[in-house]
Amino acid sequence: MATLGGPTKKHKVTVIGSGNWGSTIAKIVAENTRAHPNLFEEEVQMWVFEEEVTLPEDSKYYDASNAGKPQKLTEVINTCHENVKYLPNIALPTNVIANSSVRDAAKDSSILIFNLPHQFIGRTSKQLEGHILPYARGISCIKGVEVAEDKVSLFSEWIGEGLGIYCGALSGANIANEVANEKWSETTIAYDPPTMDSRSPSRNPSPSDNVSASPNMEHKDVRGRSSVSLSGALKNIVALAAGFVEGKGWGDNAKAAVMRVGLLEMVKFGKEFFPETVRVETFTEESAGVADLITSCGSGRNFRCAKMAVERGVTVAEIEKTELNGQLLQGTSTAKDVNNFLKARGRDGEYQLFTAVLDILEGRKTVDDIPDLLARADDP
Ligand SMILES: NC(=O)c1ccc[n+]([C@@H]2O[C@H](COP(=O)([O-])OP(=O)(O)OC[C@H]3O[C@@H](n4cnc5c(N)ncnc54)[C@H](O)[C@@H]3O)[C@@H](O)[C@H]2O)c1
Ligand SMILES: O=P(O)(O)OC[C@H](O)CO
Repeated sequence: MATLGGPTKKHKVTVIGSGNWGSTIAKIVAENTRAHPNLFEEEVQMWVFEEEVTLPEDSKYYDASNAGKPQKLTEVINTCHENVKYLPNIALPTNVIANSSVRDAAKDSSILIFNLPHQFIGRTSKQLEGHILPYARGISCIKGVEVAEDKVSLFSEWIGEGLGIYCGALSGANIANEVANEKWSETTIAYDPPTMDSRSPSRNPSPSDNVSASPNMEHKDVRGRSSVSLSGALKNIVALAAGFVEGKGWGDNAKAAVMRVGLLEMVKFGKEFFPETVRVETFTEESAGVADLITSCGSGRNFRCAKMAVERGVTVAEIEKTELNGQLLQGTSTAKDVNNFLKARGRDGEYQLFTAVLDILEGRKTVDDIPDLLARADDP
């Protein structure tokens, strides 16, 4: 296989993560590497957090001789070419190779795609330190922010700094199952890397190579990583609020009101804490901003789980556990982290919707309090 050092140097791509979105992105990447053999090694490694799965009797992969025996998820993916747990009923190209060792999966890769729930990126990225090509490039598809006591960081920057590489960001109105089913969509990519190291494969793939986010996905490059990443993280808090009011049966006007205030708070947060780099147009004009807010408040998991929680009178955490089959919500921990950060600065009173969502999640307020709480929201 072509590797570094010769005239046939090609990019090796690794997807770090294999959930609903991670597997979808691996599918698209593998279609691209197959279509562009001059630029990429065909095989795409996909790091899988190993677990055991038991195929039900009605699964098309059910093997009577193996009845009821748990199997490793990596083995099932590599045999059936389907992530039966996190992206069922979608065929993965045979050049997606599931690998349970993150170091082995990322070895010699010049392009690393980070795509896992944000709560696990710290531990995973630590394992990669000192084990990746120094001139590798990253792209983060993670919707969340890293919050330390005194600072909010974007995962693209946080990963890049931790691993000593450039890392861009991809975010958009992208419900994974729709993208995996090749329905038309858009996305936003913030990727503006420095010139490649001379040891790296000869050049950067670019949109002019027809290397697409997906054949059915239009994408736009913007420079502002902060606005792309922030909107992807903060919209998850708003989607929970939209789910709460939908669960009450308050109708579309109520949901639109929550979305309006939510969008204002997203922009305000960006302007207040990322004044140097934030690009307001990304929130208001791009797929990563308002379009993602709309789709997430229409059918995202945060929205659906919050709605179900209100309808059934249980907590969002309970619904996440019983209804998502291992998929994870990003909005609940983002609501907590963002509110802790705001509180530490005495700014929580200025972000009524973000605060209301956490107060409802933690039982200090109820959904019925939302109209009153938002009545106090002053438009920035
Ligand atoms: N699913 C979507 O529609 C969608 C769309 C766009 C962006 N995103 C974003 O993509 C990112 C990844 O989400 P997803 O939907 O692929 O994940 P997911 O919620 O479908 O799956 C959970 C993943 O976490 C892994 N996991 C569980 N425990 C782990 C551990 N201890 N360490 C490491 N991994 C562990 C599981 O193996 C699984 O791959 C998130 O930031 C999400 O917001 C999701
Ligand atoms: O299902 P959610 O709520 O994690 O949202 C999915 C995507 O982010 C929508 O673009």
